[in-house]
Amino acid sequence: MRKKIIAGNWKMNMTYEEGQKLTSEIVQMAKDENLDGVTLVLNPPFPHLYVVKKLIGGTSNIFVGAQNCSDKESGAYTGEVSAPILASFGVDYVIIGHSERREYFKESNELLATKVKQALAAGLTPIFCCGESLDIREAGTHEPNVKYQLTDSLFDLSAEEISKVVIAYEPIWAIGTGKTATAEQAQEMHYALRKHLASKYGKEVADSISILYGGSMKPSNAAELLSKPDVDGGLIGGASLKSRDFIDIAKSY
Ligand SMILES: O=C(CO)COP(=O)(O)O
Repeated sequence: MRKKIIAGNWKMNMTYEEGQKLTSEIVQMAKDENLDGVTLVLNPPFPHLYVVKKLIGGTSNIFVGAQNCSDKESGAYTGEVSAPILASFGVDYVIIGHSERREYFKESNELLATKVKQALAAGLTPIFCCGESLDIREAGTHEPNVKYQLTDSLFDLSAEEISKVVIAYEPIWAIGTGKTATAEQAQEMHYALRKHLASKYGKEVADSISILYGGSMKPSNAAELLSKPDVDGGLIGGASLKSRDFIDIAKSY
């Protein structure tokens, strides 16, 4: 059975106090509302990681993730944070290749392949993001475009390595726009990506990989998206900054 994952990407939001409050509320609500069947991942900005991890404590279904890591293991790279450093602070997951990093920080498929390898080598679970722009969607070439992102960044991995990767399909036109992909559009793409993974790694491996949807997911549309057979969870931006919304999305499973 594939893991059901609801991950919150806080992006560059939340002060120290706000982050503590949000985390404490999420931990309490998840306990009170019996959310044991869903894996929750909180991905705050770097400085929060240590405290968020402490606040999560021994809660078995809540994990902490970073939003990025370096493609290098260690050394003179001012301002960077490596996967081994994250792992040493108890971080479990790391988002790699978010469209904002691809666009604003010019991260290429090749660089992302290296980051995924760094994350895996340090024992972190990469949440590898992929997705197409509005232009590509309108031109109707979204499927080959997104498949290529997987081929280029992930297909050098062994079957054992890819089994440890979580994929997040995030159509760029749906991120922060309030415009969600329909559940059918999401399912169609997730199915295509899983088939693509199967073509390289076989059906059993492809069927074991969680593929999350991201892009304006909120309590009002989560149940429909999450009801689709190939949608194994969500990567939530805006709605992950409100404990009630984040928990309600997880509860729609
Ligand atoms: O980019 C996202 C998560 O990584 C999605 O953001 P929104 O949920 O704010 O659209």
